[in-house]
Amino acid sequence: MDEILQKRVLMIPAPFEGHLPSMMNLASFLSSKGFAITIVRTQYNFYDISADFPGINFFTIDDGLTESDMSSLGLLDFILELNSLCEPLLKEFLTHKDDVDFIIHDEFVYFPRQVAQDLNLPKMVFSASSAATSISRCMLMENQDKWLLHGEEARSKLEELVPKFHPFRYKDLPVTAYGSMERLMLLYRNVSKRDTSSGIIHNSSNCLENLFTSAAEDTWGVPVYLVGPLHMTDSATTCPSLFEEERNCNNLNCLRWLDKQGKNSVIYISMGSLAMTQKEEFVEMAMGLVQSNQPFLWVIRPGSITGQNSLDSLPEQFSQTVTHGDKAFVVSWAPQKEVLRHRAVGGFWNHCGWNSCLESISSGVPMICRPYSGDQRVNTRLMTHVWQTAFEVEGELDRKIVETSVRKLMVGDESKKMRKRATELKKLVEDSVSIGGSSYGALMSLVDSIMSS
Ligand SMILES: O=c1ccn([C@@H]2O[C@H](COP(=O)(O)OP(=O)(O)O[C@H]3O[C@H](CO)[C@@H](O)[C@H](O)[C@H]3O)[C@@H](O)[C@H]2O)c(=O)[nH]1
Repeated sequence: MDEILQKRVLMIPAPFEGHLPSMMNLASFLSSKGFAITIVRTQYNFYDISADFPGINFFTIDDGLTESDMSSLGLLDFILELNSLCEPLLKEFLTHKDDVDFIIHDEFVYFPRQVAQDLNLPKMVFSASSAATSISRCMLMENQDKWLLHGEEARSKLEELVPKFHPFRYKDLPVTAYGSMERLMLLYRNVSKRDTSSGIIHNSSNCLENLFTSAAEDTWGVPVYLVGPLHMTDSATTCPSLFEEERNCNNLNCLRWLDKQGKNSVIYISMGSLAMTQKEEFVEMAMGLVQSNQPFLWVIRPGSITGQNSLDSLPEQFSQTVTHGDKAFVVSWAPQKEVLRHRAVGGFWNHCGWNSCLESISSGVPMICRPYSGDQRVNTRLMTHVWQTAFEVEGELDRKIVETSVRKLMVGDESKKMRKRATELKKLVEDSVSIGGSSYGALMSLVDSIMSS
């Protein structure tokens, strides 16, 4: 048997929509290089994806957590609980399995860290997010006192730039909408312990954030591999959605609707798999989109509007536009990567989840950023002030702001400039995943590093 086939890598993704697909893309790549891959999944959010990944083994940890635990605990405490429950279960599994050579785990499922250490197994951390985000968590931990201030003092402090972390302001650091600062700090302390890993892998590219790559290497003193965007690698396989509802709603008709629209004319609106929208903002958004007179494709995820379960209470003018016009299409979940690649899509309104940012960049589509929680603030600053392919809409939304923002993104001089930069960035990212590019090189170095561990 070829020596490379003997290297067995255990990979542990976080059970969330924004995390599993990128790790599965990495798994497909490593599998294509001859590594024997076993994916350890949690029972929580489990859906059998094995048919889409022939040649990869799967094992499920029976964590016993359910959707109602997630609702009652909230996302932060849920992640902390998941890690506590899974650590002994993984240890038990690995005690009976003596053929693992290497572990790669998502940064938010840090439970394998201690297990690997106890069993003397080398390990690496996988981040489905940017290197800048990793550093921003450390900055937030060092500066959490800024969030104890009140009123005007707090407002002006948070506007200041963070020293040695250009171009981020304190308010761009990744605070959360899902729990208290105290619990967030506990989670970030766990997520940020990385110096015992033999490397950190980011689904990002050096052409996007080379400055932050070296800063991350300095912070943790281990190699940092920017291997993305992983969905663009040759071996990437589309990973089915984790949610049944979303799998069933995968509305291909929206692509047919897009076929009928003019080039770069449609604004696509989606807020990822977790972000919530207040009902009042939702109504203003709906009316602003109608008033912008720009064709739009809007993902309204079931359960994503606080205090509302159906679209019935939306103003009549909106329902008329969606039901009878050619101007609008509403879906519960869209084939986002295909949508963004469609020639009709000229702009993207998004919460700045990292996958959505990478997908917009790799499609050359400029964005409006409306961050909701965590790293989305960091990503927004990168999009607006580093790559300059987007602008942010801050503060309370009303229909006029929505209307003018949509028009700013889709038509006019500013729009042309952003689209030009987005097209240039797309080319850089494409080059980075091609043979000879930085992400391609990082993947090859990663292979060498696992081989020699
Ligand atoms: O209708 C839709 C909407 C979304 N998506 C996909 O769902 C993923 C969403 O990921 P992302 O844009 O990163 O958003 P979240 O689901 O919010 O992701 C979580 O995980 C990310 C990676 O760590 C973080 O950057 C986010 O802040 C965090 O909320 C993307 O691949 C989209 O293509 C679809 O396929 N169809």
